[in-house]
Amino acid sequence: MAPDATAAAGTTPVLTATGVTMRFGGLTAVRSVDLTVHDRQIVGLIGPNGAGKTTFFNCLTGLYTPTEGTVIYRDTLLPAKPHLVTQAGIARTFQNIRLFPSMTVLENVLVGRHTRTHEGLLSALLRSPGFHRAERASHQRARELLEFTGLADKADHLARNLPYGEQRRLEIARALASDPGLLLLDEPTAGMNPQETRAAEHLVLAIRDQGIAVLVIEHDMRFIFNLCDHVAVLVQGRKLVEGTPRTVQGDERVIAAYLGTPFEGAPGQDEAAEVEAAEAARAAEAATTAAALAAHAQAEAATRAEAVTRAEAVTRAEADPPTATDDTPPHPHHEENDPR
Ligand SMILES: Nc1ncnc2c1ncn2[C@@H]1O[C@H](COP(=O)(O)OP(=O)(O)OP(=O)(O)O)[C@@H](O)[C@H]1O
Repeated sequence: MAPDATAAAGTTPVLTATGVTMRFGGLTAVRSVDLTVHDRQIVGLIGPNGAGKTTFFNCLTGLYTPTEGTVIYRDTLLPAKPHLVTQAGIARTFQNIRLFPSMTVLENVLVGRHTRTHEGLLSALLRSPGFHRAERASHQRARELLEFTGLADKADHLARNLPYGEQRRLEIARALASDPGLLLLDEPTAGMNPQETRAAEHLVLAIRDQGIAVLVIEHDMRFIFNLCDHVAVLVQGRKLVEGTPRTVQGDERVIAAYLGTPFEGAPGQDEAAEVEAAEAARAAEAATTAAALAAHAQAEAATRAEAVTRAEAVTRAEADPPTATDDTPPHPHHEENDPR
């Protein structure tokens, strides 16, 4: 069943990124990117390797301070401080799984809960009633999330002993523990088998159904086009196209970007055009040669067939000489011997 993501998307912006630019020395990894995510929306961020997708995520979540631009979550201008971004309501997972491998599954989720517990160090040291209440609430929420992500029966397992697909789920459970309004997923299906990928799709839809907006980087186009109601394409740090999956899928520039053909105005386009023209000329030459060879072979075959036909006719004539009929003129020898 193809899930229908558009049915649930809202119209209130939860994330508004404006003019986000990130430079590393001479390299501009992200160039003036604008992106809006609305509530209950699943937005896909796609683009070839090195396009700047993860760098953009890092700018949104405070890991990097953008060289230029602003990031607003609901009405809050976000500072470049990851814990403040999480507190504001944005959670994320990473391209490379970042769990605490020697902690249990439950403990990993509890770690993700810490931004939502307000009991201070003193309360913890004194083991105050408030601390115990908060701890019980955290455990309850963590177990709910394990149930939600299908990991309830693994609560006491060490994270490192989980199969790969479940480790990815655990990362999501831990991110959800901070009660986000927006979840950023960086390649959630990387390394998964098709079955795990389908399960991840359903999990993302279930997250959206909980009222959480999702911004997802993913290379699996089936995942993107099945789930997202909006897709933005980054190429060489710039936003090339955005729109519905259908719009993006049909855009020639997107196809060209993935095939490695430069889009209009891309750096090095002239050189690429020259190479392309030379390749086209070579291909045309090869096609002409192939056509000439085919014509030659055809002519030879025709000659051979004609020779065979002629040889057969000669053989037939020798084996079966023609007999005289009424129409056959009389043989001169017969005339000479005519008794009349
Ligand atoms: N900390 C950094 N210092 C210098 N350059 C960086 C840094 N982080 C990323 N880059 C460069 O920025 C560019 C964009 O990288 P980024 O990882 O954001 O791309 P991506 O679209 O996420 O790629 P992929 O799909 O392969 O994960 C690349 O050229 C990369 O080498």
